[in-house]
Amino acid sequence: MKNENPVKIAVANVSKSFPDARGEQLAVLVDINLQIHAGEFLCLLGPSGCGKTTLMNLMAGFENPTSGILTIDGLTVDRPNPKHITIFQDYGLFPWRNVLDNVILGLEAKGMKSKEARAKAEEYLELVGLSQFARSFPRQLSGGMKQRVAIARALAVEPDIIFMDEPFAALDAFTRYRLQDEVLRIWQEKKPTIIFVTHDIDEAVYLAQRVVIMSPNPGRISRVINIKLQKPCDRGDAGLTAYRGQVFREFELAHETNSEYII
Ligand SMILES: Nc1ncnc2c1ncn2[C@@H]1O[C@H](COP(=O)(O)OP(=O)(O)OP(=O)(O)O)[C@@H](O)[C@H]1O
Repeated sequence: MKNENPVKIAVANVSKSFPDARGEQLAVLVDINLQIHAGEFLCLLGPSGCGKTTLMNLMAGFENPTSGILTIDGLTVDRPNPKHITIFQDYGLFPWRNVLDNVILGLEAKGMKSKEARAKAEEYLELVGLSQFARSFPRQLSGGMKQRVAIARALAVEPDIIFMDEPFAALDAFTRYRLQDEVLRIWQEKKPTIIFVTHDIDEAVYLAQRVVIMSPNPGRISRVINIKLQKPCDRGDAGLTAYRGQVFREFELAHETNSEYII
């Protein structure tokens, strides 16, 4: 299925090297080409060290490529842009500010008047189901709740792109499932472009419309898989299981027996 939306992020012939411990250049990403459409939910999936975070950091403007070019809306990315938001695994909340004030912070930084910022922050806390905890402090919340505050804070500024770097990796499975559903629901409601880094195959196929599979040494894209399923779908959906098998096979983790996968 062809995506009719305009290209939002274009990565063209991008390579990235870092100096290693001996000062020699280590190729971390080689010849990456990728186009991401407006409103798309895309996962970067691969084993540790394959360069997922580096690729996301290049798109977000936290790093510059060694060669090649990245553009967003046709403009070269050379620094972070406040219109795009990054959500990290460690939540990034300010412990001395309560939940509401943490969400307000991003809005005030954008120059929004405090009354308006407060109303907007309340709206987004409601969206992630945390209205009752507006006056709580981060230390009083579970990991999942903290990540929901971080999501509310990110969404409240209504970014057109959200970069998420393994945002649920530190959470227990039940909380992770719930937040995956919440992110899908919010994505469908607000339609930002989402770039989601994960090394969890189930998470990637459940969330993404396209899964970009990366392999290491040096980091490159080994395959892009279109997930042609309604989102969200049942976690036991046969189509989802088939895609999961396809991705596992891509990583050569699956053992085929009578055309079924044992994982
Ligand atoms: N600033 C840096 N300086 C030197 N090397 C770096 C730097 N950033 C990343 N690297 C190296 O680049 C490689 C890819 O790292 P990156 O964090 O992008 O991988 P990843 O796929 O996101 O891994 P993980 O899933 O473990 O987070 C690693 O070998 C890492 O050591």
